[in-house]
Amino acid sequence: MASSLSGLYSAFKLQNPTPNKSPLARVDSASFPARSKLLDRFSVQSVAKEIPANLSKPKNETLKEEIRKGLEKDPRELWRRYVDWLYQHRELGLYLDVSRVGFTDEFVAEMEPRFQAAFRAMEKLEKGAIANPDEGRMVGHYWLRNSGLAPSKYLRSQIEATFDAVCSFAADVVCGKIKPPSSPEGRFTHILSVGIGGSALGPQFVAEALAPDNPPLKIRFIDNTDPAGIDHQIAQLGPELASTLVIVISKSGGTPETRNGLLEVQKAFREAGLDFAKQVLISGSCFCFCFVFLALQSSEYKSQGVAITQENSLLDNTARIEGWLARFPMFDWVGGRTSELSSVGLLPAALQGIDIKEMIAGASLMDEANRTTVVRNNPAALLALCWYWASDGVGSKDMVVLPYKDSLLLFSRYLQQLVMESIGKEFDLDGNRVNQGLTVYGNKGSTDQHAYIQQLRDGVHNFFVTFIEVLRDRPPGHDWELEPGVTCGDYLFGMLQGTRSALYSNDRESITVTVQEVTPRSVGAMIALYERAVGIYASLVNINAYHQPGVEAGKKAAGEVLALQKRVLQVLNEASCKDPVEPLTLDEVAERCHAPEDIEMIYKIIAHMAANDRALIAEGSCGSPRSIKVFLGECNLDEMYV
Ligand SMILES: O=P(O)(O)OC[C@H]1O[C@](O)(CO)[C@@H](O)[C@@H]1O
Repeated sequence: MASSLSGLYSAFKLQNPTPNKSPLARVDSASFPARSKLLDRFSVQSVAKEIPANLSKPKNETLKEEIRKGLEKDPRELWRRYVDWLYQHRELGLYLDVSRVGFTDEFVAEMEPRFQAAFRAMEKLEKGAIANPDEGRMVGHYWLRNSGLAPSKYLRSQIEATFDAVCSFAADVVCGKIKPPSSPEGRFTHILSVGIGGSALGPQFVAEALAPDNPPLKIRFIDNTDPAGIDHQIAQLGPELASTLVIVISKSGGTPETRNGLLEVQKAFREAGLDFAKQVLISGSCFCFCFVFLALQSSEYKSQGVAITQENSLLDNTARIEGWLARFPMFDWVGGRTSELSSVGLLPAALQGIDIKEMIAGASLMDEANRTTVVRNNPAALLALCWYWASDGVGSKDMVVLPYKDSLLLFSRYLQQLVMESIGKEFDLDGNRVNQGLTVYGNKGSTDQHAYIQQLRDGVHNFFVTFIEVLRDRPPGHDWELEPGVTCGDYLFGMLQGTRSALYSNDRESITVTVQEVTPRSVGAMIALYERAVGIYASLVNINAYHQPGVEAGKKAAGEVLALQKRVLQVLNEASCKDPVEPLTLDEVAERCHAPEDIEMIYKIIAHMAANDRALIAEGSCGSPRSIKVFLGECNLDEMYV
């Protein structure tokens, strides 16, 4: 079945020799309103100065309805549109169907100058331009899969040395040459990956998508500062903590959640009588180029920790001083959310027995395809075109990602960061307030059919869908018919096709990405496809896709809360050391902290500490904050809280 379908796909492409024959091109452009209200609202003039902003998107719902009905009345027209626009990457076995997004040929033509500007920007970026102007950084994740593109010999050698070091370290761990310190006879059986955001989501997605049923090392993640979540992961490891390789991933090396995860894990090691790191200088270690550092030669491995971080970060220095097993670099020019194909994603993948060379090969082939400047032949550009059309270039509709394959469950979560952290920006590159964004959510089909597809079909029309279709249901030789002529996978296929049709018949647009199988190659290609689509889309809407200033605000505020908590504790300590003890009202605490404006936060701090057995006694009712009087159970004369 799969092979005949793939043959059919090839046939489609062969039947498509003439570009620009979309049935929608027949719609009279004079009937389009000059410019959408949404575009007006967000001052898109600034987006690309040389390009006119009066795009001809038919905002007129009646007109859109007419187009749809026209296509419905004549399914052959829809079929022609499907064939005309179908993108195929033969070598990757990847297809992109954009026929159920209603852009017109006129719209495509009007977008053309913007696309050419985006392609030029992408070319400059690949040549090493400072593509992240706010942070003065190059953006080089494309070099990771084609080191020849890197703008200097030094960068090339760093990329290649790191890749080789990842491969040989993983091979040595998997074959048992590198052993856990407390069981020199044994092998590492588990990975505990500590990291958050871009330092977790890629590895999580890839583990779920590609790890074999019995991987050489099984992986677990700590990706939060939730103590109960951390306890759960450690409890699940149980005695196998002794044979667990702890990989701490943080580009900055100073992310609090990750630091906390590490401290919690180190405590668990101590409590289990294990040495996380023996704090020795490892002799016979070697430097490969400037940074990739492995305790290669020692027959007695002293640590179970591996750090992936920027050189000289706090984490790097800790790992170096404590003599961790290995340190791998995260480069300044690779952003967290585009780091899956750096050591961040490759090391955990290789340790799970996933073919990382194939992942890189898939990404590299996809990058190549995305370098063409012909929009209809460029899959990333086609995605960006659809996103722009569907969301008016201002994020007016959400992107629902629905892979019909359990192993791709985490793709939407991975894309959520890639797209939303990149596109969700307050200002454009010219400093205009634009509040850009593109919301991404989704889990998997057909499961979601029994959850929220009802609303997608019939309810508020604020989204477009991306279906991810995988042609191969099961490995060869394992399928069977659960009723005559029908397999379990046929049902999944039917659900996808049925949902796509049902949504379209109610004017809900969708894109379909099809791959033959979920393999390291196709996963690498999908990662590269979306990384590039995000880059192109960001150019279309004139924003910096590579910084995340908004996240800093939350981090700063969290730091301020913890600083306030220390002041509260100091004030309470002083009052509790008096004789007699002086219980304080919240107003008094706030006053003595010189933070009367923070009284609500002080109430929350006290309520949180009281709920966690923190030697703090709060009298009164939490429900009526004014009644509360608070003091510490004991006076700590030596305690310094600030
Ligand atoms: O790898 P780091 O520096 O720990 O950062 C983790 C994540 O935090 C962010 O900086 C902000 O959430 C992400 O961009 C990044 O992936």
